[in-house]
Formats: sequence, structure tokens, C-alpha cells
Amino acid sequence: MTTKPILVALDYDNKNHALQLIEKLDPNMCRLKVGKEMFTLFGPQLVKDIHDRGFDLFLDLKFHDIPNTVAKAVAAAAELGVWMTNVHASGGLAMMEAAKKALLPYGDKAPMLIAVTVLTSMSDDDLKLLGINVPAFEHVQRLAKLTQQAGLDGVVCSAQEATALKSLLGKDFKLVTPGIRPVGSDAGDQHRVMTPPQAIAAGSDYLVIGRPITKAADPLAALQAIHQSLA
Ligand SMILES: O=c1ccn([C@@H]2O[C@H](COP(=O)(O)O)[C@@H](O)[C@H]2O)c(=O)[nH]1
Repeated sequence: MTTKPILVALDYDNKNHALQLIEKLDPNMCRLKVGKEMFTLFGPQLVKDIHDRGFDLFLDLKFHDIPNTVAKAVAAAAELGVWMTNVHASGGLAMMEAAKKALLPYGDKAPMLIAVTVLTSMSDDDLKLLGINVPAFEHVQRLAKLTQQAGLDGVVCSAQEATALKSLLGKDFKLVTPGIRPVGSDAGDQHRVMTPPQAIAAGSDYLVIGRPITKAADPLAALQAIHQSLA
């Protein structure tokens, strides 16, 4: 198992609430993820605040635009010193190659660059509405292969696809899996879900976990329970 596989998704509209949780967490136990809501509200200063507290940060902005624009956005993320960032694989091969190339000047200080395949909130029926008439499982594999071809470090997928992707793309290609739900927790808008131990057993490298921790009555206890379930 990867060291520190838990990435806590900080989806808050109040910076103090996020910082109150962070103050209770241990950077040796988890990494943190900031997405579109918090970055739009609080910007690069939030990234600095998190780094000052010793945490690795996944900047989950899922860039999806023309190659030139995505390359510049990814370089801007690298300037912030984040540990990981991402693009949408459906932006295409040229876009992903441009993003990867933009990180070359950063050498071993470059963030890990991964691509979102099919959002974990989406089902086969949702894909059909987009004109994608193959199961999510198959579309994820197609996009993950393209991502590897572009030279990226891994993909965001659901843990349900992890075993197949590891055997298709090799153990070093990182699998970052949201849609993680401990037994008994509400799936909410997530469709392709797994429990934390199931996800690790299936081959996930990193588990993205938000509401089961942040909306728990005692977020620290919820994180500790998940951590223990993986020991
Ligand atoms: O396919 C994806 C890609 C990203 N996410 C993000 O992960 C977290 C999940 O939060 P939960 O509260 O545990 O559902 C959230 O920040 C999403 O933006 C995803 O869920 N699925």
C-alpha cells in the first residue's frame, strides 16, 4: 500500500472551518485536496496556508481547455508548489502532452500530473446521454490508456476500475480514486463507489475522501477510523 493513501477533500465555503479541521490533522496521516470551490473562494493564499501547516496538497482543478491554456494553468499550479494536479483526459492527447511538457522545467519539483477519466458521479446511463454508448468501465480504460500514452503519472477513476487498470497499465501508473464510502455512509451524488479497504485491495493508490470525513460529527474520529480500517 502507498504510504499515506488518504487524501482528505476539503470542500468548504468557509476558510476558518477548513483550517479548524486542518489544525487537528497530522500531515503524517493524510494529504489534503483543494478543489474548485475553495480555490475559487480563497485562491493561492489557501495553498500557502496549507503548505505552511506541512501538508502535501492535491490541487484538483480538473483543467479542461485548449492545449496552450491548460499547459499554462498546469505551470501555474507547479509555481504554487503543489504535490499533485490534474486535467480532464477528455481534453485529448495533444492537450495532455502540452500539460506534461509545461512541467519539464520544474524537474523533480514538478507536481504529479494525472487525468480525470470518467467522473465517479457518473453511471453508464449518464454516459449514454452524452452519446457514449459503452459502459463507464470501458470508457475509463480508453481514457486511461490515452493518459499513459501522453506520459502522465496516473488517472482519477473509481476504485471499481482499479484492478483492471493496474493489470492493463502497470503498477507504477497511479490510480487516484474518489467515490470512497465507508460502510454505512451516504453515497450522495457518487455512483461508482467502494469502501476504503475494498479500494486498497482493488489497487487504488490514493483514496479521495470528502464528506464521510468533513460532514461527520467528529471529522478527526472519522479519519482515524478509516486509517485504522486500512492498517
Ligand atoms: O471523478 C471524480 C473526480 C473528483 N472528485 C472529487 O473528489 C471529492 C469527493 O468528495 P466526497 O465528498 O467524498 O464525495 C470531491 O472534492 C470531488 O470534487 C470526485 O468525487 N469524482
